[in-house]
Amino acid sequence: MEGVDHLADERNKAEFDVEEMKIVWAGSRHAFQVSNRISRLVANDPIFEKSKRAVMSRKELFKNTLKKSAHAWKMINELRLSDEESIRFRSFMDQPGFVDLHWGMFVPAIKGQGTEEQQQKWLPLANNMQIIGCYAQTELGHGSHVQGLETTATFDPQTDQFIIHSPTQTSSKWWPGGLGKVSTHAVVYARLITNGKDHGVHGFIVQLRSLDDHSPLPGITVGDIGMKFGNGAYNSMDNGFLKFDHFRIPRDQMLMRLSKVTREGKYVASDVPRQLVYGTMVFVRQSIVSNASNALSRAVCIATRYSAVRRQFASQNGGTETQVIDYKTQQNRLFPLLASAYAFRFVGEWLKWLYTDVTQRLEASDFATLPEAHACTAGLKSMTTSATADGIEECRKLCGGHGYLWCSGLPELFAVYVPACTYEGDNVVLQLQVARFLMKTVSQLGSGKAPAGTTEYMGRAQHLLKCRSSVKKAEDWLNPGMVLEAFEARALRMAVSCANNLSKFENQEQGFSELLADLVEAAIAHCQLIVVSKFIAKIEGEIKGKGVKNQLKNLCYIYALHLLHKHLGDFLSTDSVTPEQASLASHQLRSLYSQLRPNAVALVDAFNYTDHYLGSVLGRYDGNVYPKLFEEALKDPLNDSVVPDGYHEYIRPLIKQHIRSARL
Ligand SMILES: Cc1cc2nc3c(=O)[nH]c(=O)nc-3n(C[C@H](O)[C@H](O)[C@H](O)COP(=O)(O)OP(=O)(O)OC[C@H]3O[C@@H](n4cnc5c(N)ncnc54)[C@H](O)[C@@H]3O)c2cc1C
Repeated sequence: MEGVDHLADERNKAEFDVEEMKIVWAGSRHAFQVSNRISRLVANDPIFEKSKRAVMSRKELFKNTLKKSAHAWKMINELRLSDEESIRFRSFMDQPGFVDLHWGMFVPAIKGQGTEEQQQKWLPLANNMQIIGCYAQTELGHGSHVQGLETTATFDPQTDQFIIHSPTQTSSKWWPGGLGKVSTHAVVYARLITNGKDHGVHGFIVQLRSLDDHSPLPGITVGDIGMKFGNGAYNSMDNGFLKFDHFRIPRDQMLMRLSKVTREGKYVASDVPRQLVYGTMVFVRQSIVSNASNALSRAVCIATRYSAVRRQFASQNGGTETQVIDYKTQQNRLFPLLASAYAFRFVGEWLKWLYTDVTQRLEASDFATLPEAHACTAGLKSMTTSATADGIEECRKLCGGHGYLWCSGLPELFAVYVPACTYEGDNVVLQLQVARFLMKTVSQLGSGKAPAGTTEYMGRAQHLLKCRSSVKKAEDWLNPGMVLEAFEARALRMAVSCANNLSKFENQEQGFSELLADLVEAAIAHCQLIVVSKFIAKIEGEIKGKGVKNQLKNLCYIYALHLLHKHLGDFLSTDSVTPEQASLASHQLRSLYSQLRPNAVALVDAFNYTDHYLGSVLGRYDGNVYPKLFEEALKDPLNDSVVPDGYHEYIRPLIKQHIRSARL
């Protein structure tokens, strides 16, 4: 039935003020109002319709993306949207495309690594989209190992130019988004060579295509790398390859904020410290963490609403069938993901603060906390994207068979989301960077250098290495101090254990290689502690609205205790909790699930997602799932005719074949 809210009963059960929770989720009343307005603007514009993506050919999908991007740009200008509104607009369009790299990587790279003059020259062109840029770092042969890149930029003092060249096949750039078919320019990373000396990898602004007819400039070979995972999905993006054949650019197109090459070809490191690049990295990674909470909350919203609609098996005393959300197994899989979506939201909010803090410190030439900020953002990018990718797939399974349908929205969400575990740093490689930082911090304990920021707890090593958890009853697991102490003890003890094992090796690098797997586990424990501690800080702050704080407390402890349950081996083997305390945590977790249950649908309503953004028949706001599943099925091109194409060639001859009796 149209117009009926099939989830009304669920919404009536809510024990908190959903409108206030929407504001908490958005970050502020202003942010909520912007999101609310812009999401509806996009949803009501037929150009941004997206249900046909799965059945479009690659070329149609790509052209449709160009059309949407051009329309979005027109709207953004006509409506004079602010930067904040434009970012929201592009995110609600929900279509991966070249603009993501233009705004997300090309512009920040020029801002972070370009000199004042370079910024003045290039940023206005980029900001008006008179040039379109991408970020060309990865090559066919090397991604993670950036220092292994092979593209060269050799200074020619005769002409005052750099000669950009791809000396081998493996030196071809491979993967940059927006490169394949659209970008006119790229920030290209290449080995800088002056007077025969290799100065390592540096960034250069390179024009790739003519601004008149879009053809590649002489000396440049460029194209798309081909279909990627999933139909539709990320294939709207033109990830590309690029080869240079002695291609020349003026000297002033090397990004020269951190180091420069003079007219005479002398390499000069600038007095601006290299840590400056950390600012850009923190910016990019905080937006990835915030995207993680968007993607996970979308999946959780779909799975929660559908779990409340879906019924299987009559209850023991007969009557109506049980809503699958009432099964404890469903709750045990779904509610920690709901809690994780909120947890990642708040840690993302904190990372925004960290970015401002880092920027201010850079301006004041205070670099002391930057390595810690760098390690923590690398770890959080890795941890939140891995958990989100796994979480989306779990949500698909939580929706049973219908979750596998394209129109559930989950397959596409998964296909678009999973590469986040790889781009901007492979998640394992990033955790190893965190581990290196942790090992350094442990080695400096007792040296008088107090650990800062998110490693501050390591300064209490003497206590944390020997303390015993004082949890005695299930309710103690709702005590923030006791929860934090268990997570701190586990993280520190794992890091110290790695450091002890490392010290047994004569050669530290060899030891590091041997212990990689343990080091990654220690890094993950540290990152989980950060997320738990930021969630606890959030619930300890002022939160308005009837019952809102109470719901957030439940979610916070579900997040923490579920992690404790999942990584029980770590907690037990480090003696951070006893088996009895672990069993009390499981008991408390079950009780929290029961308290969350009546609020589940309202907690996902608080994300305030439009049906357009969710793009899911199963996650519809009104819960009217079954008639809409039929409608979607009937729209499939296979149902255009009752008898399919190919019947006369392949089915009829089969059915009508004359089978020799010997075969019967
Ligand atoms: C969808 C998508 C979009 C992208 N967009 C861009 C872009 O716009 N611009 C750009 O320049 N690049 C882009 N990339 C490339 C991306 O940044 C790289 O793929 C990424 O950095 C991983 O590097 P790799 O492919 O070399 O992986 P590899 O490093 O080859 O990883 C292979 C395996 O080896 C492991 N491994 C590697 N090194 C170590 C180590 N030291 N210790 C332990 N294990 C290790 C990894 O964990 C992984 O399991 C994109 C990639 C994808 C998938």
